[in-house]
Amino acid sequence: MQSIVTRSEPPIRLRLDGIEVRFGGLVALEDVSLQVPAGSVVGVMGPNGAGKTTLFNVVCGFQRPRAGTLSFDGRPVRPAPHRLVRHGVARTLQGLGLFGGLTVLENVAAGASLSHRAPFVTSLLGLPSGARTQRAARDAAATLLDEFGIGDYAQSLPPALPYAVAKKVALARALISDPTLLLLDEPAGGLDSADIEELGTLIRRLPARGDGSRSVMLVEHNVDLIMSVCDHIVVLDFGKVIAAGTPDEIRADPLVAAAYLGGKDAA
Ligand SMILES: Nc1ncnc2c1ncn2[C@@H]1O[C@H](COP(=O)(O)OP(=O)(O)OP(=O)(O)O)[C@@H](O)[C@H]1O
Repeated sequence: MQSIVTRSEPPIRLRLDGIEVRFGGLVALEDVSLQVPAGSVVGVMGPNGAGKTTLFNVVCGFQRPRAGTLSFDGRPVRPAPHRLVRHGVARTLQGLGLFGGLTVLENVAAGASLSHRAPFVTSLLGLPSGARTQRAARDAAATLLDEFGIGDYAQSLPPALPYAVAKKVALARALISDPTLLLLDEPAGGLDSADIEELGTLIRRLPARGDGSRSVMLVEHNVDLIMSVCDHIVVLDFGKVIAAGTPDEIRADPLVAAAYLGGKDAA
C-alpha cells in the first residue's frame, strides 16, 4: 500500500499584525506585520531609524503599540518584560546586563532560574530542589560554556572579559532557560568580522538544539550576519515593511537596494 507523507507547515511561534507605534507626531512603526515560525531564524533589518529597536521593544513589552496585535503560539498576548518567561521567551539586549560580581558560570546558571518549563534542569535530572537544583544549573551552564568554546572563562568576572566572550555569555544565559523563542537585539554590535562569523555559526545552530522547534528573531544592523543566518528577513524603512522574504529575495529586491543596501550602511 502506498503511504502518503504530508508535510505540515510549522506552527507560528510569534505573530505581529498591524503594529503601529508613534512618538508624538513621528510614526516609528506603521502597520508592521510579521511571523516567526517554529524552528526558524527570522531577522529584521533596516537603515538607521527604520524602527528595528522600537519593534524589538514592542515584542519584549517595553513599548506598548498604539495599534496592532501580538500572539505567541497562537495565543493573543500583551507582552510585558516580566511575563516573557511565562511565554517561553528569552532575550539578549544590546547592553549585556551581566552581573559584574558573579563569575561567568554563575551568570549563566542564574538564567536557568528563568526557565518557563518547571525547573527544567531539575526535572531533567530527577532532582528535588535547593542545592541540587543549583548544582544542576551549574552543570548545565558549564556544558553550554564548553559548547560555546568559552569554558576557560567559567571562573572569570564579566568586567575582565573580551567583549566577544561577554556577548556569548549573555547568549548562553538566555539559552539556558530553554526558551521556545529567543530574541536577539543587535547581536553583532561591537564585534569584529571574525567574531561576527563565529556568532553567525552559533545562531544558525540554535533552532536545532533541543527538539528543533526553537525560533530566533533578531534585530540587526549588520547585513552580512542577517543574510547568513536567517531563513526569512523583514526589511523596515521609515517604520514600514518594505520587503520580506528569503535572503536571496531580499538581496534581489530593488526597494531594499535603494533604501539600505545601496546606502551608507551597505559597507
Ligand atoms: N523614545 C523615543 N522618543 C521619540 N522618538 C523615538 C524614540 N525611540 C525611537 N524614536 C524614533 O523612532 C524612529 C525609529 O527608531 P528606532 O530606534 O526604532 O530605529 P532603529 O532602526 O533601531 O535605528 P538604529 O539602527 O539607529 O538603532 C526614529 O526616528 C527614532 O528617532
